[in-house]
Amino acid sequence: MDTAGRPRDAVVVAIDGPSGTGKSSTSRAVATELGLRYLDTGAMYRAMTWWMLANQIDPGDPVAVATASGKPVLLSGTDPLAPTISVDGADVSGPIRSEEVTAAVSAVSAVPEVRSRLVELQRAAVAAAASAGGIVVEGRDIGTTVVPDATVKIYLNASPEARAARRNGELTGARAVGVEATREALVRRDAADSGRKVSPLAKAEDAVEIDTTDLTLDQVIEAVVGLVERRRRERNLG
Ligand SMILES: Nc1ncnc2c1ncn2[C@@H]1O[C@H](COP(=O)(O)OP(=O)(O)O)[C@@H](O)[C@H]1O
Ligand SMILES: Nc1ccn([C@@H]2O[C@H](COP(=O)(O)OP(=O)(O)O)[C@@H](O)[C@H]2O)c(=O)n1
Repeated sequence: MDTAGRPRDAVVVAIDGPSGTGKSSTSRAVATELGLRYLDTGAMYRAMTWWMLANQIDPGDPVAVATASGKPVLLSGTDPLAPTISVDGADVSGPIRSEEVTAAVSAVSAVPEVRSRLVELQRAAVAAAASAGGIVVEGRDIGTTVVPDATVKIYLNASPEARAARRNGELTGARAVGVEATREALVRRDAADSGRKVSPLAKAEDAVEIDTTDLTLDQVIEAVVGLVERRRRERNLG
């Protein structure tokens, strides 16, 4: 056991950064390659936001959001090949990606009661994965708040233009709003996530920053896997 009570060979990889830097793609691939579990904490904040909207709770009313935040039952499946998220037993993996949820999620995730509830669930998932070798956890505050003693901490970054181009490439049909509108929405969400009082988006002091603007996804995955393997070797020697 280590000082956090996890088996000594368990690995926790924390991957933080703003939208469109490659957190989800990188985290899933790294977890698959290294045989680890995978947790998308952004999906949990989105699921909480989806539930608020579905229950006519105004995301802009922090008191109403705080009061209701204990009600929905959230469950995250941590298989990197098929991650799942459900609320009150219903699969919400599609609806949590809607424009309505994306526009409201920063307000909901700034409410301290929402964060304390979800951080507790996230730490439970980390603890449960420890006996299965460990986990890759992605979000905004993993290295700073959720798992400050993570084995490896990564902060992914990229230019707003590259991030907007990537995100815009994913939108089709009526959802395709154009790169400029996508960039503006991303920058607005970054500002809200970085500016909130409770565990804002931030690079942990001991995180390794990777700028993915000019890297392929494979190069980013290789860099992260390399860092985890190096850390494992150092730990075995230490
Ligand atoms: N290094 C990269 N180069 C080009 N496209 C990338 C890169 N990393 C991720 N992508 C693409 O950008 C989009 C957003 O990636 P994603 O992993 O969802 O980012 P995040 O989780 O940080 O929002 C996806 O379509 C993904 O395939
Ligand atoms: N650990 C986390 C993860 C997400 N979030 C919030 O959840 C939102 C959605 O996260 P996400 O990872 O799904 O966002 P994308 O970058 O994938 O669009 C973020 O904009 C944050 O407001 C957070 O506050 N803390």
